[in-house]
Amino acid sequence: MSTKMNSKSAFKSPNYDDEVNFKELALQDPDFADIINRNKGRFSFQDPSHVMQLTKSILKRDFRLEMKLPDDRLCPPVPNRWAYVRWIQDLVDSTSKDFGKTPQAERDVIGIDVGVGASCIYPLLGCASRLNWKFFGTDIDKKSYEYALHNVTSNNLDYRIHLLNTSALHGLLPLDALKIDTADFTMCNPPFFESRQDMNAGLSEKGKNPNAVCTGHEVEMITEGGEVEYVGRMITESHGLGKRVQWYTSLLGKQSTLPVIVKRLEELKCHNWAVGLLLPHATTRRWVIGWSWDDLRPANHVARPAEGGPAKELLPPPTCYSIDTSKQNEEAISDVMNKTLSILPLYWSWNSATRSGIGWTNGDVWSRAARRKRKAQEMESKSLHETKPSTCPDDGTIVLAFRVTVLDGYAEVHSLKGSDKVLWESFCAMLKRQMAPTGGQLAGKIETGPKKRVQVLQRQP
Ligand SMILES: C[S@@+](CC[C@H](N)C(=O)[O-])C[C@H]1O[C@@H](n2cnc3c(N)ncnc32)[C@H](O)[C@@H]1O
Repeated sequence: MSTKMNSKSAFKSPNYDDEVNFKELALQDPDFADIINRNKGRFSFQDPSHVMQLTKSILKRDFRLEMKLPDDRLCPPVPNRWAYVRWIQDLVDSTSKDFGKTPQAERDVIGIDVGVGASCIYPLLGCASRLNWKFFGTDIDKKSYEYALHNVTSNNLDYRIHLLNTSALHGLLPLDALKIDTADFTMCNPPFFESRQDMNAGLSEKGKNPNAVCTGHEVEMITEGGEVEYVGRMITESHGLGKRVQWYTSLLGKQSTLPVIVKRLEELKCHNWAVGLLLPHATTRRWVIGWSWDDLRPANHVARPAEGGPAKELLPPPTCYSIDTSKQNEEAISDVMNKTLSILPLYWSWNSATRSGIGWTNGDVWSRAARRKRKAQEMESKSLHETKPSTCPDDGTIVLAFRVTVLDGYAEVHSLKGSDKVLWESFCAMLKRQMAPTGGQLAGKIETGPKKRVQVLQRQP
């Protein structure tokens, strides 16, 4: 079977929560079996040729990708790189401009990978898993750039991945040099360390776990000021580019970098950011951060790690609230929800089959003050409710967009757009009063666990 990309074949997302089963992989891939057999049936994480074959065999089996790598550049571990791509997919999927109307697999998405490396791993994984994704990639290192070009061509992806052998003069986000106006996201695995000494300390710390062998060259591992400065520069450049890119993201090698980056974003008044923890059960923990100068809000589980997350003050406000409706039946709740939102002068579209709806508004239209004002104006005919545009206007007039879903025992309210925290909380509180009319106050409480990655509105005694 050819391992080249076949545009028609269905892609099944691999799950690397459990460790890779070497026996199974050896049965599936003769090259992997060969390398293990030559070492008395044992795999060695300390042997670069074993680690390289592992990467190649997983890429071939799970993504139908081929890869050629030099001995003196990073050999990317697939589970970690795939976890970052999956996080980006969730980030981009949950913040589409049409609120998910176009099926994600059909959406045209453009990504930029800063520092593709010899492997070009992120663009390859992105294109292998999403047929309508395209990538631009840069690298400052000529050798990595040339290997990356080879890997793109050998997988027949030249028409979807464009590479630039960049220079420091171009900055880290060279949209103009790449000749692109806009992109959906940028991603980056930056050089983590600021000096050789810092790198040796970092690698000897990492050497305590079995995934230790590192074939990275200094250009891949070291940068002036380390990743803090590198990502800091990216934030400064992104501030200038603004909404030309919807999401700017980066992997972080050190947890200590996260507070510095979040502080920098807050200083620049960035209200929309997301923090992810890749492979939370892996021995080497890696963080990802994404920020946007736009106000499309990501799903809660993408923006706030469900388990093992950092201190709460480093996380963005929750984008999902759950209202306990366990005392009432689903049909009655759906009815109240739909009626409540239908009579307000906001855009509202309800799907009774899925018991969910989408709405948006250009301001507070539910508070007592808003109702009084409206009455005085005798329900102006130009209200959004009456015009009912079918797509959310992108002219800055919409200050809150939301999705509501009625489920078994609870209703979920998702913020889809908007940066006004007070307005969002007031909207959730209004819904809560309607769904659970016996009263009570808003008291946010984060609950973890699969179904509870949401902020719960609890009634105060
Ligand atoms: C840690 S490696 C990541 C490689 C690959 N993306 C991966 O995850 O395996 C960092 C890469 O960034 C590249 N790089 C360093 N400075 C850069 C710059 N200013 N612009 C573009 N690439 C740069 C390095 O040459 C290196 O290939």
